[in-house]
Amino acid sequence: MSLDIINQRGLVLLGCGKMGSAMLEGWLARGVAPSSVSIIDPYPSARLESLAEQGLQLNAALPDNPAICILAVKPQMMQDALPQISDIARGGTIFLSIAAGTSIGYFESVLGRKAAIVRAMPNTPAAVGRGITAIVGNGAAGADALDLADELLQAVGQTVRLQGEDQMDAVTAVSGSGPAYVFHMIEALAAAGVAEGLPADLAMQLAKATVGGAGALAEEATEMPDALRVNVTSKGGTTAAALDVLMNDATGLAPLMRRAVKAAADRSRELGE
Ligand SMILES: NC(=O)c1ccc[n+]([C@@H]2O[C@H](COP(=O)([O-])OP(=O)(O)OC[C@H]3O[C@@H](n4cnc5c(N)ncnc54)[C@H](OP(=O)(O)O)[C@@H]3O)[C@@H](O)[C@H]2O)c1
Ligand code: PRO
Repeated sequence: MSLDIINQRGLVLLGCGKMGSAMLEGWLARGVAPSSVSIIDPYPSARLESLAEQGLQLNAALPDNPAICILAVKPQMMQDALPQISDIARGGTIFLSIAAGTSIGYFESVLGRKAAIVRAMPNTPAAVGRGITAIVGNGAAGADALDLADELLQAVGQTVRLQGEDQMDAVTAVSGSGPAYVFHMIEALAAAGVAEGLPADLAMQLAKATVGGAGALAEEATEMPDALRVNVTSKGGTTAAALDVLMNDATGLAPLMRRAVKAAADRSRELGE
């Protein structure tokens, strides 16, 4: 399936902040015409103002029956924001939510059970085409609806389909929030380099390239990460000394990551209550 249907019927984006704009750039790069995009956002960015000069509809009347309507406001803002798209046809439009925690049941209660609703969890590497998005649909979202949502999200990276919505809290905690954990690891690695005597800019360059390079190797190599780790680790060498600290059963990274991911998943569940 191509994205032609978006250019024919239109795409509505409710909320165009960090995640909405990251995805928008991917769609425009994949051939979605600015004139087929309608955005509702109270304080549009300079980039959106400039796209409006190329035909993008900004806080203007919405198409009656757009191909897809993406719900990309904060979960806490959803209730106030949804009335702005209430005139959109329920039969023909796919509603795609990227909001953390907010359940398909909630959207069905507002939009009706006949509305095709797809719930997705993307992540910010979408801004450079390297995101990963998990999706799951409601009963009214048939194969065509899921395929269109999937294709749209593939414009900004990989996609995976979930077996059930109950996986979404864990997905949110791993890949939705995950980029922040990795950015913090870069910060921590650079700070540790400074503590060992490196200038801050050099330590940051080393940390960013190391995490970026290791991430690319982990994705491209045929070996699993545990084998790649062993490849770095000389017996009795420097890496082994560091891994003794990082792989400590009680105080190492694994129990810490377990606690962090649990906190995120618990918060996702709370947002859905
Ligand atoms: N950021 C991520 O890494 C990420 C990843 C996956 C999913 N998500 C989900 O994506 C959604 C958006 O997150 P975000 O990080 O992009 O947040 P964000 O940067 O705050 O974007 C939300 C946008 O919606 C606008 N907005 C607020 N009230 C509105 C209304 N009534 N009608 C229309 N637009 C309104 C906001 O404008 P103002 O800024 O002026 O209030 C902002 O531009 C959230 O539900 C989040 O759970 C985020
Ligand atoms: N950002 C959103 C949050 O922090 C959802 C996943 C990433 O709630």
